[in-house]
Amino acid sequence: MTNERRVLVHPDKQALGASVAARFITKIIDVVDEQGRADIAISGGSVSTLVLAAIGQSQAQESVDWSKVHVWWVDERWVPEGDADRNITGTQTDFLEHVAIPAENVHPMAPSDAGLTIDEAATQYERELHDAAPDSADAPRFDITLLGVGPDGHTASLFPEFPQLRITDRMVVSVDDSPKPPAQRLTLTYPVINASQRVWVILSGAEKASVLGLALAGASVDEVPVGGVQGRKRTVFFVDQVAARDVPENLIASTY
Ligand SMILES: O=C(O)[C@H](O)[C@@H](O)[C@H](O)[C@H](O)COP(=O)(O)O
Repeated sequence: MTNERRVLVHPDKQALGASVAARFITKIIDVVDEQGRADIAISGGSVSTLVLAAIGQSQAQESVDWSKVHVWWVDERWVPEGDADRNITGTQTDFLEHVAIPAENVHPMAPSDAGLTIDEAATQYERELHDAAPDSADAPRFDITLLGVGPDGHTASLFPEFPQLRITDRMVVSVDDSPKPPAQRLTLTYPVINASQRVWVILSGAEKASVLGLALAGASVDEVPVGGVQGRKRTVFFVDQVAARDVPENLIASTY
């Protein structure tokens, strides 16, 4: 099996969410069986409201040994604990309240009211990643990383033409002028994202069709940051039909 990027097309975003949820549950059960542990990294936005919510509501999730699953964040907004703009706030409601993941397995990035500067918070998360890494690695090789994509082609909090795109000697960095509010954020960098075994990119809506087409056609990472993500084993784009408008036919692995 090659690590070619694959695009799986679904009729609409509800079907997209249900399909990713079913695949996620199956894969996580296999990973826990094989490794005794699974590390996942999640994004905010529709990844949480569509996919994680579908997992939380699925009966099949009861077959997962969640005590062996660790949850990390791909990015987080620099706002106080409990703020509606924090990615974990929505994910708590969508997902964490519905699955039996022990609190010690949930690894949020620090909120802005924890007494740290944003850069201290970035360093703290790097330390937590490092402490959880297998022997030779710097960070957990996430078994599945769930990414969203903005209409400008950003993913995580890696934005077009931003300096964070070029950082390779840090695992977590701050963003101070995000074009997508809130302005201040923490984000994983490409080296950590691309150390993931599987990168699953979730996007729906016609407003994302052009950046998806550009990313898959090889546009520069500066122009379309989501084009810079690559799992070690798998890179799959899960999209709905309208977002697939500009996808090269040869990359479409399956339509519903
Ligand atoms: O913190 C964030 O804002 C997200 O992590 C961000 O990268 C998101 O995934 C994209 O903006 C897509 O968001 P939607 O899927 O909601 O369009």
